[in-house]
Amino acid sequence: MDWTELVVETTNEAIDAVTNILMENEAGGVQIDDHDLNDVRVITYFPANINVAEKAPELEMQIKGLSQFGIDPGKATVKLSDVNDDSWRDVWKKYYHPVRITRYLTIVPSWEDYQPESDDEKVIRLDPGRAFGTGTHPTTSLALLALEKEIRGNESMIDVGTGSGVLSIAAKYLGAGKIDAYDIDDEAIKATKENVALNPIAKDINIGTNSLLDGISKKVDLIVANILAEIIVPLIPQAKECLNPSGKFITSGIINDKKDLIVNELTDHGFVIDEILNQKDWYSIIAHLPSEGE
Ligand SMILES: C[S@@+](CC[C@H](N)C(=O)[O-])C[C@H]1O[C@@H](n2cnc3c(N)ncnc32)[C@H](O)[C@@H]1O
Repeated sequence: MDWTELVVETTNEAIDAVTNILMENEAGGVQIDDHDLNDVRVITYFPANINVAEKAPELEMQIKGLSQFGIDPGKATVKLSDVNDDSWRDVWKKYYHPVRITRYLTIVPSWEDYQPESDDEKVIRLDPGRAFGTGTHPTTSLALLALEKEIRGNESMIDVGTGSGVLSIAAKYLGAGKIDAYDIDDEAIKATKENVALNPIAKDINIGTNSLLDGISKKVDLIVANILAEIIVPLIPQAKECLNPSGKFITSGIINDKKDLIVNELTDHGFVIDEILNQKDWYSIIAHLPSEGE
């Protein structure tokens, strides 16, 4: 399969905002090549069936428009080139290396050798393929940190928008019980299945195509969703229906100017905010449904 590589030349301060624009335009994951503060390249890949050439001028305009929000986008050029599957993988391998995300969790690309530094370190083997979720994006690492804080052992969990499956697999390493992992995108389902096979501890995760929690009636102890804020809004009332009393709802993927919106939506639906985690321009919110009498 052929791919279109899209490279944005920008600045260090614009990395998160540019990533956000690309994600809103169906990019999967991004790689960052930052030799210099003002000479940064944000790289992503689109499958050949997406007409990126048509999108590119609009993307360039949005990136140039970041200056209106006080963010210097630098050159803000968008360049496209065609790559085949093998060179996609080679480029990807150049940028993606083992990374210790939290105290206990390290993510290691499936093709790299890695020895954990201590017995406590849980090593997640991952080949994200075209799905989002290398673990290195702030939205994923915040969600991983939140899972590490909340999982005590045996919790049932639903992962909404599983991407590469990274959050569900990490949750199994942290001791979670039964997990359902859903995504709307077939590439994500394929990647999650492959990544579960790389991490036998996660073999009982139930993986399925689903939009948000549409049609799901079971109740669980924990729901995690790393999705854009606009998509979290309709998920909130659904999460309320699918959580056990005292159940926890972890949301991530919230860019700074959407944080208040999500906090307000959560509290309007009866959630209590436990903690707000922040990395760069991104937020993750841990909330719970109060039990009777709380
Ligand atoms: C930002 S990625 C997160 C991936 C991974 N969970 C992580 O934390 O790295 C968001 C994922 O949500 C999926 N998604 C977007 N809209 C969705 C929807 N309505 N229902 C289910 N999944 C959705 C996308 O396909 C993508 O895989």
